[in-house]
Amino acid sequence: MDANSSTDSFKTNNGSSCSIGVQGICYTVSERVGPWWDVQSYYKKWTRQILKDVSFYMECGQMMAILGNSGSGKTTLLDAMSGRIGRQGTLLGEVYVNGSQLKKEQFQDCFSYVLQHDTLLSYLTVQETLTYTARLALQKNSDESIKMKVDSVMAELSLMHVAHTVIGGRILNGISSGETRRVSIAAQLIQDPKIILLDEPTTGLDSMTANQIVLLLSELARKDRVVIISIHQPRSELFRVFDKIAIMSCGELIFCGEPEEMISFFDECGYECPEHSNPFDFYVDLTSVDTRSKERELETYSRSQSIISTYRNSSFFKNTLEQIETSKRSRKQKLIPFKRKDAPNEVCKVWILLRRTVRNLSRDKIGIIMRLSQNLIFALFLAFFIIHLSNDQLKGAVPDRLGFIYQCLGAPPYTGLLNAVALFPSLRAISDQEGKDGLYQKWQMLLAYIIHILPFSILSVAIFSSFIYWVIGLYPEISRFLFFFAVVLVPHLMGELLTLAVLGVVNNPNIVNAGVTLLNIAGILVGSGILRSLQEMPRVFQLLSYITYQKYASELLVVNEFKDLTFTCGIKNISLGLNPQCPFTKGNEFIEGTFPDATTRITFDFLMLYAFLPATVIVCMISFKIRDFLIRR
Ligand SMILES: Nc1ncnc2c1ncn2[C@@H]1O[C@H](COP(=O)(O)OP(=O)(O)OP(=O)(O)O)[C@@H](O)[C@H]1O
Repeated sequence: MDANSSTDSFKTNNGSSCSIGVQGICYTVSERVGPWWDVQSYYKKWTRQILKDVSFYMECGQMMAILGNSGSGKTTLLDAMSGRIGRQGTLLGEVYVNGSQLKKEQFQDCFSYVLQHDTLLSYLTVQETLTYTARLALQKNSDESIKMKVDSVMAELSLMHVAHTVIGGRILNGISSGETRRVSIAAQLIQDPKIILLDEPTTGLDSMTANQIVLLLSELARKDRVVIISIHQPRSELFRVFDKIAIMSCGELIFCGEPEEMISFFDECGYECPEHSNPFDFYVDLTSVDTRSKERELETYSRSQSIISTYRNSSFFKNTLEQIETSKRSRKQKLIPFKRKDAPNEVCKVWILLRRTVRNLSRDKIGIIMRLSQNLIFALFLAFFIIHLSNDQLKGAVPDRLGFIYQCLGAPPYTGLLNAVALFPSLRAISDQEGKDGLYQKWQMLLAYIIHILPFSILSVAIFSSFIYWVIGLYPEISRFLFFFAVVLVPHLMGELLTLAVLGVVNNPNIVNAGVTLLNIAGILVGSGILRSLQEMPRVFQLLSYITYQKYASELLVVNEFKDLTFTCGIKNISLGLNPQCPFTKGNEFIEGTFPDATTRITFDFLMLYAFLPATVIVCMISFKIRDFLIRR
């Protein structure tokens, strides 16, 4: 089957340019009987059928509403037919587009899916949001044609008046929730889909805005598209807006047909909708299973089963199956209408994502202040505490310096961690969504984020180093200051990169926070050689220290500060041997005693320290590849 954008020349059974047939969709999951603390039942499993033999047929120009009470399987049906269902269950059945059965890898190219919750970047304007999406999807088009496309989609969704307003979020005022929904729909329309699925697009909106959204969707459907929405409690005025209505209960399709057919079908079943009642509410209530008591459950379940069997024997159901068969027979004359595919190459995508990330986060004033000032605030604490380093061993020349180096290994990774935990999860949610849309792969978003943190991290550590180095009086030499800055930069970046790596596989930021903090503490204990000398540690810890970046950073900072340093011993400077509190006259003696041969390993240590950065970036990439796998599971 070939992708073709000129499908308009082909018409389906009823003359429309595309059709979708869903046939016999069943989805079964296997669940544990009890919770993990009830060991006996936890190891037993039972099989639960979430979707049972769902079939329907639609053509371009039509909009279908899927109704049903909570838990009836509406979202699962949309997930199943758009190829987004996890692999933990068994999915059976086929989806045909223009009579051709879709292969697994074709689903994301064929359907656009608007999720129940909007995942958009808060600091971008509506126009920017859509322009970046257009660039990711249609880069091969000129800037002018992308602008025209964005403008036409904004006009189609009545978004022109908010084109230059930011999306906003919990802490930033932006467009209204109805407009946000429309931006999510517009982001999908940019890709020119023929079939659009929307999971509860009206949830959380007031009833007037909800109606407007549904009317807008019906207009979109009229422009030669198939629109399928799941919806809770539509108003009765919308009765004639939907071309088809599907009612679900316990994973089964109770009815699927035109609104008037629905009335006559239920009339024939003996359930006439009372006058002045909303037919949607009435039929959904009628077909729902009431689990409040065993008796009610049995009664309502047997009622819904009897309606289902009437539907399955009805002409509506037979017509559906016939329409699917007819479309299959004529499949050779029609091609699958894939979404427009003029996507840029992989490097270009990273570049676009980088620009989008920078633009979004550079408008986050609090975020920027936080990123640049965290290390400085830490430096203020240190300066307040240490005031000025002395060379007098009786005044703590050695332990103060060691304590300071220990802090330089501990705090910068933590500030890096805080940045990643605060800023990345929202980008991760967007990359999960846009990755499923086929716009790019998750690692590309990750790489863009990593590139964008570099200037912030460099600036933040430069501010920290410039302040603390000279204020507390470390070795007064410019080259050593620059070396100090270059070494401290790595722990800060490592904190952020390790956090990103863990965020790939762990969703909960609190767990990531705790986990990476503990990992860093363990790294300092094992690798720094400050709390306990490396030579005195058990062999296993000595070996482990080689895989900690703290080992190399610690040695480098110690050499940088202690090499060629001359110590004094009290006011009279009593020499070595006369006062046991002054064991060293030179810093080199301390280095040789605590980090033997460290002065000869400077280049090696430096290269090893910096090698941790690309190595951790690779780990991050692997982690996001694993995320891809876990999400598809
Ligand atoms: N992967 C899964 N494993 C176990 N149960 C699942 C899985 N996916 C869905 N379910 C269950 O299937 C049922 C249907 O879920 P679904 O989200 O499709 O319902 P819904 O009709 O969209 O509900 P709502 O209107 O509240 O969003 C629910 O009981 C849900 O818990």
